[in-house]
Amino acid sequence: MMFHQHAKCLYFRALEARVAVRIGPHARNLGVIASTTPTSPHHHPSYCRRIKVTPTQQYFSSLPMQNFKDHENQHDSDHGAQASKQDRQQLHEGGFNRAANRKEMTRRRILAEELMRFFATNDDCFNMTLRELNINKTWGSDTGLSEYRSFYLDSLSSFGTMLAENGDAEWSGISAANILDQFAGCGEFSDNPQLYSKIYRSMAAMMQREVEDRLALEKLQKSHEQKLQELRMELLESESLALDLTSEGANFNELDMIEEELSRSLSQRALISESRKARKEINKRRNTLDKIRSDATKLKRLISRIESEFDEIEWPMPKHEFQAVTEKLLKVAALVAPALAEFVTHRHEDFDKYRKLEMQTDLTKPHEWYPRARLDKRRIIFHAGPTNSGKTYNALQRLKQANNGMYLAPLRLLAAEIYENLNAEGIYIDLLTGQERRVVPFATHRSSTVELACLDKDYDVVVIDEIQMLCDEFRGFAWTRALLGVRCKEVHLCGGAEAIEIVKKIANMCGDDFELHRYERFGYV
Ligand SMILES: Nc1ncnc2c1ncn2[C@@H]1O[C@H](COP(=O)(O)OP(=O)(O)OP(=O)(O)O)[C@@H](O)[C@H]1O
Repeated sequence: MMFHQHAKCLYFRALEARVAVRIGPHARNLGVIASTTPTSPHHHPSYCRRIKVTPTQQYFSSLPMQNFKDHENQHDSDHGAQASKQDRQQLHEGGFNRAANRKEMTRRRILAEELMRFFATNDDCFNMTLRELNINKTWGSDTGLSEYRSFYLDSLSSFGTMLAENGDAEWSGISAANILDQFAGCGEFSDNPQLYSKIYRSMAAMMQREVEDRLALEKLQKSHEQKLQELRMELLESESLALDLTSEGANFNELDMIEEELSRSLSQRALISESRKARKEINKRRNTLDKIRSDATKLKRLISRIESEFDEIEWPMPKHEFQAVTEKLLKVAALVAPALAEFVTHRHEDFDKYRKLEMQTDLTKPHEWYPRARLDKRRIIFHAGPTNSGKTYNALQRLKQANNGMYLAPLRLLAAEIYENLNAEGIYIDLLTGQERRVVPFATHRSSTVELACLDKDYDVVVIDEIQMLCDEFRGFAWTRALLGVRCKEVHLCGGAEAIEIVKKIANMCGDDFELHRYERFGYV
């Protein structure tokens, strides 16, 4: 029995020790603040099982040890009590400030979102941003902007978030928060931005539709007027009878009388048939006139119906308010556009690549293809005239006098001929064609086919023969390239007079001077 009791005692002690060992490190987490001496009767397993963690205990146990101690110490002293009150006050104020900040952030986010919606739907905003990106094109009238537009639209949402979250950031000299405030002041946006914005946008859409409808109406009016005019002309151009249209009734009476008279007195069949013809013609004209009149009344009715429809429209907001708000919004947009343009380029890595590609593949500005040739103002001398009139002869005289120069021929045989002639005259000239290349040591000149024109060297005089070939379907590019790209102070062009205008235009675009020398064909002796 004694042994049994002793064993039981040992068992309990062992259990207590195990519980204490297990609880020890986690005592604070479990809310066990009391001492955990293994010998304490409170650490009996059945007692431990009964331990329940209250919320207060949970709170304290979750505090870091140091804070917890500080907290206790503060409670111990009067000073501590005072500090705790201040803390609570600060905590309260902090919470209030946080709530106010949250409210302000929400307001800014909504305003920024609505401002970006305006950017997404208003073409002027897009055009403004394009101008900031140095793209001088307009959405609606220029083509090739859809890629830019997708970059732009894709950036709006993130840009709006940035605008809302970086209130202190400076955009075009004023803060983002200030811009949003200005946006709120454009109309009734500050009260309920989402609702007012919705009304404004529906008004914008309706106004847009009205503009389109009015344009369609104008088009309709014009087409009808044209149709009426055509009918009138048809009527006037009818040559069978020279009757006055305004008094066709009187003519009818006259004809009746003539017909009666004729049938009574003369009975001449020929004359009767003449008068019948006349009557037929008059009927035809009367029908045409009726058609014109009915068309005119139909058109008037249609126009008045459409006009009345315009008057009956119920606008979501007064037109003058819409216009005033739009003006203000565009002013705010002008403040945002530079930052947005910068954001678009940063957000889309491909933006610059696309812009470069677009510029390089833009074939609408040929004068920009050869920037080196644009550095100097060239003198373009056009020798225009029929074949065998001495155009090339005169141009070559100038080439021979030059310190260095290039002759561009339409055919390799012609290039070879100039090569031989000039070398024979003591002017050292190379030959370069698709078939052969003859290099003369210390040559100052070069004779080649036009496709092999050299554009990376400066010349004093260049002669381009048969310039009218620039309109050729297959080889024209070679003349265009040579004309635009040769780096030379004096360019002589020989060719037919039909190319004068196009060459003059190209010279103007390139900023070159243009001179025209006309030639007549040599007469037979
Ligand atoms: N002032 C001149 N003195 C001597 N020969 C000349 C003179 N003008 C032209 N010729 C000769 O007349 C011929 C035709 O002249 P050129 O080749 O210059 O005419 P073109 O108008 O250029 O003809 P194409 O349009 O066929 O090239 C050439 O053989 C050229 O040497």
